[in-house]
Amino acid sequence: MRIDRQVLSTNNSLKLDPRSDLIAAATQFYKQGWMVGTAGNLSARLPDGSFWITASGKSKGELQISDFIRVGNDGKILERSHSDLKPSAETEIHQVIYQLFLEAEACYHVHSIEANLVSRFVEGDNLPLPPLEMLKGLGIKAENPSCFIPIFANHLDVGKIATEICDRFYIYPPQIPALLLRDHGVTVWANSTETARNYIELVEYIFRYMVVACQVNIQY
Ligand SMILES: CSC[C@@H](O)[C@@H](O)C(=O)COP(=O)(O)O
Ligand SMILES: [Zn+2]
Repeated sequence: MRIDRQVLSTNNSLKLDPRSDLIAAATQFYKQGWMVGTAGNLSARLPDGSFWITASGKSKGELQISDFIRVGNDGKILERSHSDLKPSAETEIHQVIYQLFLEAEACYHVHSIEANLVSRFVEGDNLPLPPLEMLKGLGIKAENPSCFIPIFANHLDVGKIATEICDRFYIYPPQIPALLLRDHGVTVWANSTETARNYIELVEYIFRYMVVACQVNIQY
């Protein structure tokens, strides 16, 4: 019997290969203007702890199955379609997220204008979020919640960003599965590719609200 991987990938319990989910998410994010050009990177973890991640420098609006690299949890390349392909320049961030959050099965990073604007709303390293109903979708169940998204500096040395994420989250776990890189973009993680896609949409909605609230002078 021929097994159709594309069909299987629509069912979480039977999923063999998450790359088609990653391509679908990138296509959607590209259309929203959140993965313009080569911006952003997406990954999904496999049961053996390795993860498929977008190869560096690929146009995110037209990814192919061959545009992914399988990386071990130690960062070593395990599988790629061509020796010229390099893993995303931000692979170490995905790696540290998978090491810190054992339930994480997918990690998505996109660049939106709104994420960059709100990352400048505060000078400190925690950005207060408005108490929107949308926060429930990110796991915040309180009424009128006081919720923050952590902000990290955008170093040229991605390893330094990853170390700072590791050091800070080890002591202060974030309230929501998301972080902002100042003037760069947002990263979320979740227990499935579908949930990670929802989380990107929810955080981007919240950032959009914050930008518009600022324009119309609404306090929250
Ligand atoms: C448009 S350049 C953006 C890159 O510097 C980086 O931030 C990014 O998100 C994509 O890098 P990549 O190496 O393709 O995964
Ligand atoms: Zn980036």
